[in-house]
Amino acid sequence: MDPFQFKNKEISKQECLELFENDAIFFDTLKAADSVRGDLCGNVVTYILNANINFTNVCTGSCQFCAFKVSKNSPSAFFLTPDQIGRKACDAKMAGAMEVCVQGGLLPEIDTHFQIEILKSIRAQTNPLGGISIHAFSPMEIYTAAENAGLDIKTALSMLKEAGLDSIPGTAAEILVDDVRKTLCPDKISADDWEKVVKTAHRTGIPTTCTIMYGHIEENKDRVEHLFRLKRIQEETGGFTEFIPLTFLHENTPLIKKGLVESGASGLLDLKMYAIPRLLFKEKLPNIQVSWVKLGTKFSQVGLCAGANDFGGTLMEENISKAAGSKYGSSMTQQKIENCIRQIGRVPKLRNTQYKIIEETAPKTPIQTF
Ligand SMILES: C[S@@+](CC[C@H](N)C(=O)[O-])C[C@H]1O[C@@H](n2cnc3c(N)ncnc32)[C@H](O)[C@@H]1O
Ligand SMILES: Nc1c(NC[C@H](O)[C@H](O)[C@H](O)CO)[nH]c(=O)[nH]c1=O
Ligand SMILES: N[C@@H](Cc1ccc(O)cc1)C(=O)O
Ligand code: SF4
Repeated sequence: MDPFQFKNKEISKQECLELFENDAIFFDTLKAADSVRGDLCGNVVTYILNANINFTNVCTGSCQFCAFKVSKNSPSAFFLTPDQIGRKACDAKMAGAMEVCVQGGLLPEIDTHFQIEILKSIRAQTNPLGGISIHAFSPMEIYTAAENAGLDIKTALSMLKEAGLDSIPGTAAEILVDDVRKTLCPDKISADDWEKVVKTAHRTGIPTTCTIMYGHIEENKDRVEHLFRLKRIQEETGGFTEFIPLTFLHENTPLIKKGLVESGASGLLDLKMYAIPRLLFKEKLPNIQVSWVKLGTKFSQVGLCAGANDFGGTLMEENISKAAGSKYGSSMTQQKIENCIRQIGRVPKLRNTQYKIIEETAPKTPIQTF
């Protein structure tokens, strides 16, 4: 099979499976994907100045890949109030961030009304400084909070939008195959419910990102199912702004402790996860992000030559990958991101959450952890 044929041809599920399975065409697949990336994005690599805010690590969930969640009585448990979250967003804004990515655990007391308190506090505290884009609450968090409040998804999303929610992180997707979810994340919403939340968000005017968390118990056929579902959703709504493959970090997770896996993905699979979606999505979903916090800067540079075109964000703070064993730090300066992109002969461009390029006028100041 010649992967270059998919530069201007749709891929069938069977062909997609072969792209995953046939390592004899591995380098051709990367090359074909890089060529599609070049046609769509030129030599530009985008990035964003953003900050993660994880408002609690207490969670009633039981995801077997998660090393972040703790129980209520754990000595490392924390729970920020809406006021504290707003203050953190202010610190992020003052450190130069344009976006906050707000995610936390699942708890009965976190309902849509509490999420609205968070949004209002961020708005009230950052508006005097010029405001910040709020990228918050995974589809799982939206679903659970709506259920806790006794609201349907559409009403909950409309209320969140009204209170200032700009976009939604497309996490909690993991692998969108219920058979895998049954073992991987038994308490998580079904693949259809994840789809329902993101499609309702898109139809309410709230864009989302989309992700895959791979390299654990899933098989190639599950990866194919997942990617085709994302493609179909995008064809129906056009609401995904970007795709972020998240490589499973295995070290401190229940999956490893229970002996259900021995490691995470191979380096080959990591690169296929940029290349194959690039060939599959083409212009329908033109932004594919490397996750430097999960893969490190060197591997991220390679990912940018295998189909990806976005470096992600400064993050400023990161707890989820760190808990799982990431050794790549929690924050990256704007300078360092730009150097990393220039080092591979590409042109760094600052973007906002919706991928509008921001032309900078002010001199760059280094972003610090806040
Ligand atoms: C930790 S959750 C926070 C939001 C919310 N609790 C939820 O699960 O939707 C955000 C995402 O981080 C990713 N994640 C968690 N643990 C990970 C790990 N060990 N390796 C890679 N990604 C991980 C998963 O894709 C998960 O959906
Ligand atoms: N890839 C990871 C991200 N990426 C998110 C982006 O930084 C940004 O929020 C998005 O592009 C929307 O503009 N964030 C993480 O916390 N961890 C990652 O691994
Ligand atoms: N911030 C990412 C989602 C994300 C968050 C935390 C992670 O560990 C990984 C991914 C998004 O925009 O969709
Ligand atoms: S991934 Fe999210 S829902 Fe699952 S245990 Fe971790 S924090 Fe809880």
